Amino acid sequence: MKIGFIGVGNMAKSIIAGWLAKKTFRPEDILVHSAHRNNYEKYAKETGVTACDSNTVLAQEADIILLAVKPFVLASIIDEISDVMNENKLIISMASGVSLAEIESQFKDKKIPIIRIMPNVNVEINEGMTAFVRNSSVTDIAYEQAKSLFDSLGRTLEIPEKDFSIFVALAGSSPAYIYYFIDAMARSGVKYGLTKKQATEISAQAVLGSAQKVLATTKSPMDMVDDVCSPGGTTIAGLLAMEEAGFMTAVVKGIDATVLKDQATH
Ligand SMILES: NC(=O)C1=CN([C@@H]2O[C@H](COP(=O)(O)OP(=O)(O)OC[C@H]3O[C@@H](n4cnc5c(N)ncnc54)[C@H](OP(=O)(O)O)[C@@H]3O)[C@@H](O)[C@H]2O)C=CC1
Ligand SMILES: O=C(O)[C@@H]1CCC=N1
Repeated sequence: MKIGFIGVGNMAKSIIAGWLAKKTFRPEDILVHSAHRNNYEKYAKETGVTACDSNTVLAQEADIILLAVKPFVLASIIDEISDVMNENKLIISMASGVSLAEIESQFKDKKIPIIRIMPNVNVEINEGMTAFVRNSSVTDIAYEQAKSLFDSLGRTLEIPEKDFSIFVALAGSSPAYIYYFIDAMARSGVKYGLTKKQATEISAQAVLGSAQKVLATTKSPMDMVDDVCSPGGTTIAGLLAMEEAGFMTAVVKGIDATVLKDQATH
C-alpha cells in the first residue's frame, strides 16, 4: 500500500516520523509533494521517502492521499487531483475547519471516500491524540485500516463532526498551550537561579507524570489537586495566587478563541 502526503510541513512530518519509527511503512511507500521543490526533495533525500513531481502524480500513485496543507489551499488542490481520483482511493484531510461536506462538494459528482481527522504533533513520539469522522463512501474495512494507522501513533477517537472545533482546541492546538505552560514554569525556575535546561526538564517531567496519573485514575483532576495541597502548605498558596491572576479564566478564554477561529475558517 502506498500513502501520499500533499503538503509536507510540520504536521505531515510528525506523522511520517511516527510511522517510520514504528516501521508501519517502508520509506519508499510514503510519497510526498509540496509547494516548493527544494523543500520536499530535500526532505525526501533526508528520510528516504519518495518525492513526486506533482500533486496529480502523487494522487495517481497513492492508495491513500493525506491532505496536509493549510485549509485555504485545499480547494485548489482538490481541483488539481480530482480527475485522477476514484472510489478505490481514500482521501484523509487534516485541515482544521473544513467539513466533509465541503470536501465532498469540491469533488462534484464523484463519490470519493473521505475521512476527516484532527491529529496533533505528538504522533511523532507515538503519543498523539487523533479524532476521526468519515463520509458514507468509506467502507468499514477502509475506515478500520486508516484508524489502525493512527492507533499506532497514540490514541484515536471517533467523534461527531460537530465536535471537531472543540477537539482542535483540546488536542490539535493544545500542545502549543502546554509547551507555553512548561516554558512559563521553566522561566520561573530561571528567576530563582536554575539553568533553563534544568528548569525545563523539571517542568516537563512534572507535566508528563501528572498527565500519566490523570489517565491512570478514575479520580477527577480537581480531587488530585486537593491531594497535593497540604493544609497551610506551599501548593495551596501557589494555586490561589495563580487563580487570583486568572489561571482558569485564561485557559477557558484561550479554548473559546480557538473554537471560534476554527468555526470561522469557512
Ligand atoms: N501543525 C499542527 O500542529 C497541526 C496542523 N493541522 C492541520 O494540518 C494542516 C497542515 O498544517 P501544518 O503542517 O502545520 O502546515 P505547514 O505550513 O507546516 O505545511 C503546509 C504544507 O503545505 C504545502 N503546500 C502549500 N501549498 C501547496 C500546494 N499547492 N501543493 C502542495 N503542497 C502545498 C507546503 O509546502 P512547502 O513546504 O513546500 O512550502 C507545506 O509543506 C493544516 O490544515 C492544519 O490545520 C492539524 C492538526 C495539528
Ligand atoms: O494552528 C492551526 O491552525 C493548526 C490546527 C491545529 C494545530 N495547528
